[in-house]
Amino acid sequence: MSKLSEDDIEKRLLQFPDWEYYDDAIHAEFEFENFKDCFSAMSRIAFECEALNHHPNWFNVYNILTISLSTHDANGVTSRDFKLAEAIEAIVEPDEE
Ligand SMILES: C[C@H](O)[C@H](O)[C@H]1CNC2=NC(N)=NC(=O)C2=N1
Repeated sequence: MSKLSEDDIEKRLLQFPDWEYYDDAIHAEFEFENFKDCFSAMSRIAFECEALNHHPNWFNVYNILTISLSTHDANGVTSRDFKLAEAIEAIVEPDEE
């Protein structure tokens, strides 16, 4: 899977307003009502990760979830990261397209 160019990443990010690109990865932060809702989303995301065989660097404090996605082999961002970001969005923002 080849690394996407910065231009390509920025173009794709127009569809992902929660996400930004820096340090060779795409990053987002989500806030939930409480820890239970946050951890529930993390559990659902974990199943998607297993299905896609692609896994986030993530960090949780109480109701905040911070996620970074990159593709290790490519040393940067590939379409696999956007596929997982799309699955994550469907879980955390189910009402948005
Ligand atoms: C062998 C296996 O395909 C790789 O280690 C997968 C697993 N999950 C992964 N997750 C992420 N975020 N990037 C990867 O490059 C990656 N590689």
